[in-house]
Amino acid sequence: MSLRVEGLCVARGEAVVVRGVSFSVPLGEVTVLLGPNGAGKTSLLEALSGILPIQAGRLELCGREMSRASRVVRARAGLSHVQQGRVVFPTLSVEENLRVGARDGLEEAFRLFPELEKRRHTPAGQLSGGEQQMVVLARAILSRPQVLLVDEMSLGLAPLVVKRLLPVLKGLAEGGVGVLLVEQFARLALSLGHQALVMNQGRLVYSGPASALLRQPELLQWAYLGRSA
Ligand SMILES: Nc1ncnc2c1ncn2[C@@H]1O[C@H](COP(=O)(O)OP(=O)(O)OP(=O)(O)O)[C@@H](O)[C@H]1O
Repeated sequence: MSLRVEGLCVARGEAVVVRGVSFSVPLGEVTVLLGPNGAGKTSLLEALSGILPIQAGRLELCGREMSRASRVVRARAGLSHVQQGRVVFPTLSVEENLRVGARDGLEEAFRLFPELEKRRHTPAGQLSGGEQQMVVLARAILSRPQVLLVDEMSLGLAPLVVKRLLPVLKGLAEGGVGVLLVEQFARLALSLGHQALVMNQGRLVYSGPASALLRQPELLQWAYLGRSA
């Protein structure tokens, strides 16, 4: 069971920004997606969750064709997307934020993030960036996804906070969720990922074990800087 993508093409206006990409995200694993700025990672994730239309190619979620399905249908089928930007409802408390879209599971959220329990009545707008990201992640987890797409959740966060948050995604995968993770802390992400994908200029240029990419620093450098290894 997995999310499967075949020959996916995505455009922004006139420009084709994802060009014939094929891969799968198995349930129970973390798949790390790397690539330099503008490689098309965010556009790909947005096309998977239905924010951007799929121009060509096929998307399947656990055997179900989803290429033309609306965002809501994909979400109901178990596709959840943590977008860049840590969107919380700033005037609502932590608890109220978590209850948006999830009737139960508060205790589970607080078990994953005890930091939030202490602040359950605090308006989310008063939390630190790391705590806000915990709220966003917990909300996504409480939606009980089969596949979770996570786009650069560490933007603007201290490395220590990122080290606290990323293992939660690994734990989620161990519980059976497929995680597709776009992350600028590449080494940290690769160290807990199973499979790695590298995009460059809209194309998939590497697909293989995360551990192999960790052992090939030239390839990792290329992934980030767009330089030939
Ligand atoms: N809102 C937008 N409108 C038009 N073009 C966009 C928009 N967002 C991104 N692009 C362009 O689409 C291409 C792919 O960008 P995308 O953000 O998907 O890449 P990325 O790999 O996620 O990069 P980054 O790491 O900088 O977020 C780039 O050429 C970018 O300039």
